[in-house]
Amino acid sequence: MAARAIELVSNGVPATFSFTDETFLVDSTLPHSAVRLALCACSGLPSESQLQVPLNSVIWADADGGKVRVHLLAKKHGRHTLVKVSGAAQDGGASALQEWAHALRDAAYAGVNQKRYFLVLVNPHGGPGKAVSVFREKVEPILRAAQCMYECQFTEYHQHATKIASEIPLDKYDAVICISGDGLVHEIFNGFSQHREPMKAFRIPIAVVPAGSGNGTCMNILGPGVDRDIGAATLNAIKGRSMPVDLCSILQDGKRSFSSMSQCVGLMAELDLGTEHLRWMGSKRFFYGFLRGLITHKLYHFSLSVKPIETDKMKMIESVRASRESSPAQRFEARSKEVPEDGAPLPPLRYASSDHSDGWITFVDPILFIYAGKGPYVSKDVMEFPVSLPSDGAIDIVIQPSVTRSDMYAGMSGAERGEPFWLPSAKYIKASAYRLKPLIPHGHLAIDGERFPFTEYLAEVHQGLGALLSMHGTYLADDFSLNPPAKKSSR
Ligand SMILES: Nc1ncnc2c1ncn2[C@@H]1O[C@H](COP(=O)(O)OP(=O)(O)OP(=O)(O)O)[C@@H](O)[C@H]1O
Repeated sequence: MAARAIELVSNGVPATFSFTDETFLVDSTLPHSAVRLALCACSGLPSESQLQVPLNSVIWADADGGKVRVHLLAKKHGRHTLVKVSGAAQDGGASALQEWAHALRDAAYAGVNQKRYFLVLVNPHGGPGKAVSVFREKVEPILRAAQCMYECQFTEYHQHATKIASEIPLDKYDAVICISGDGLVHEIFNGFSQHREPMKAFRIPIAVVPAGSGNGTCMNILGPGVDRDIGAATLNAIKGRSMPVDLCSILQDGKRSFSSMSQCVGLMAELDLGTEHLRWMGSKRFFYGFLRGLITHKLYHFSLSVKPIETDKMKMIESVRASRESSPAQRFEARSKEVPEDGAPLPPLRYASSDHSDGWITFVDPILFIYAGKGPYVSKDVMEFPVSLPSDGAIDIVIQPSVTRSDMYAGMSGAERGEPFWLPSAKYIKASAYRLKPLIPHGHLAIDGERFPFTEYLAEVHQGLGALLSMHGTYLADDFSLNPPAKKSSR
């Protein structure tokens, strides 16, 4: 598209407002203009007299009384920050201004609804306990600037979000925003599963604004470096599209629940659940837990039966390569969800019987940990499942047998880039289901970071059952190299 420009006067000085398919630009040749002041507050801009942002960062534009208003998110100190620019026409032309602002808004919202209606759930107890100020000071002003409507609820107790989601009105909200860690995402999906119309509830997408300790979902959706960017997370809620994601049924002691992220036992469960009293440390508590595990070097005994889909790592790499090479539009199209019928029940469990003779593999050797999940990152510093795709119908499983302390430490190096994937000692399997049975009396089982009873359970994947809002139509794990690092040999 050729640039569509209008000449305005912003705080007494001339400025050109223009946009293309890709960018929005305010250009003022004169110093000391209001535009320049807004610009100077933003780092990384081409020059002091220009404000240039991706078109997608424009969240509102309108014109009234001969004046144009544009609201956008520009990067300030590396974070997306709300900026409001305005300008007046020099000589009339109110209808031209309105037409221009309309066109800008339509271009900035191409393919997505304007003025979304959100249910916002805030966990005042998530992570370092800052979710309320994150909402009031950062998220709310951006939602208002984008003319979005919302209802906000502060969660008052453990599993309050499950109750709220289980009663959510259908066809009212465009999405649920949770200002929390991963725990609330888990609770909302479980609430949807308990809804009188579960399959319709599961169509409501979730957007996460980071305010927990792990925030793995934000890492997967926003990508490293952006995962703590409240502005970017709010922009994703305003502009993201519904991306179907696989969920897992967990069947334990006859009770069915749902997991959207991970299940782990052994060292990786101890470093999460065993450090809950250290929540104030934020994500550093996981590192502390790992060091403790390194020193004690404890092994754990389980029986693990897996229904594999893929065990060849190079084939997994090929799937990731194909996903990276596709465009966001192709990815969203490939993942669009069917509309469920009225009264459609939850998907049935195919593997609930414990007869695992047909194509299942069983492991019983002592292990350091077993980690299964969806989404590459399980926390800011650990990309446990680098080849995980949002709705490939597979759960990724890592089985880490006993290794020496030095190999254990070496194995964790490069964990933020998914390098342990290439370690010869660990097994990596994509599966449609697995059954895990503890062979020891006591231990920790963490499911989506929450504590579960330490007893046998079945996990079974449901392709594309849930939905997260995303700008990209895939998880962001570009830091993972599709070639093994020089020092680690391929398994
Ligand atoms: N008002 C409340 N009082 C006590 N606990 C609450 C309250 N609201 C929510 N919770 C619980 O807080 C727990 C942690 O939630 P959340 O995931 O937001 O933070 P986190 O665990 O610090 O982050 P992460 O899961 O990313 O590590 C959840 O189990 C949730 O049920």
